[in-house]
Amino acid sequence: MNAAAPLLEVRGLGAGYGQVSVLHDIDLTVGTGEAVVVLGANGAGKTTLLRAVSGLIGHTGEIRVDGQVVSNARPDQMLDRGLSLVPQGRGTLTALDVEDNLRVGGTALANRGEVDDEIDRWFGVFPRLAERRKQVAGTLSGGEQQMLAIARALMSRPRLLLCDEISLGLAPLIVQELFETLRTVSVESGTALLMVEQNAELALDIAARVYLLEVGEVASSGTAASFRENNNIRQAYLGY
Ligand SMILES: Nc1ncnc2c1ncn2[C@@H]1O[C@H](COP(=O)(O)OP(=O)(O)OP(=O)(O)O)[C@@H](O)[C@H]1O
Repeated sequence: MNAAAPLLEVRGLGAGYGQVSVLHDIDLTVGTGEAVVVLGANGAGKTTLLRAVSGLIGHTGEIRVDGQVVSNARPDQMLDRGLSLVPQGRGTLTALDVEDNLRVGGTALANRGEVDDEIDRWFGVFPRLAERRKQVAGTLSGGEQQMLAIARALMSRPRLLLCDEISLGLAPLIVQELFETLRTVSVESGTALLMVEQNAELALDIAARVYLLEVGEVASSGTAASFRENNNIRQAYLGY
């Protein structure tokens, strides 16, 4: 591990689907424990970026973790490096109960005792899940399923949690609760966040830095504060 290197460093990344090229020459970094958000219109390539970084699709260019090149690694290899994805659409195992979903998330942990401790930890953070530990995930509310997807991704004790539009389709109060929980988890356990979000207002509250994607390219990047002060960005993404 190179202590001076960022946790995640993406250089000149390109990705797409078959003949369709979606991302072009993306440069992006996430420091240890840092919260970074990627904003962009529908179809800008935000999900594709998280898929490429987490190893779900191939890419050109370079991805480094702790300074080491891990380009085109598999998802399990990225997980071993400490990167864990909360996919868009919640991504719970709908036929399994809450507890078993968490168990699956903890398969990389050393033994059952550790898994049980970790489950207790996340039940403490998400009491609503604890109350429903034997409920089948498919019958949870949308907000509860999103909590479960986040808790499941956190079971592997990631150093970087990649979150794909966790606010999608959820009531504002639930979204606020989820963001506050994520902020607390990130600060208390030093987990870095790379979040793709449509809800720019909440995302800018939690993030230190922002990347703006437009048609598959980084159109601008900077601190969350500088984005709030930029009139064009404020009007386009915050609506005022
Ligand atoms: N499996 C796929 N096969 C072909 N094209 C795809 C596939 N998935 C996404 N795309 C295309 O890639 C482009 C970027 O999609 P992506 O989902 O990354 O955008 P996004 O910024 O996350 O959008 P949204 O905010 O609407 O979720 C879109 O034009 C989309 O149609």
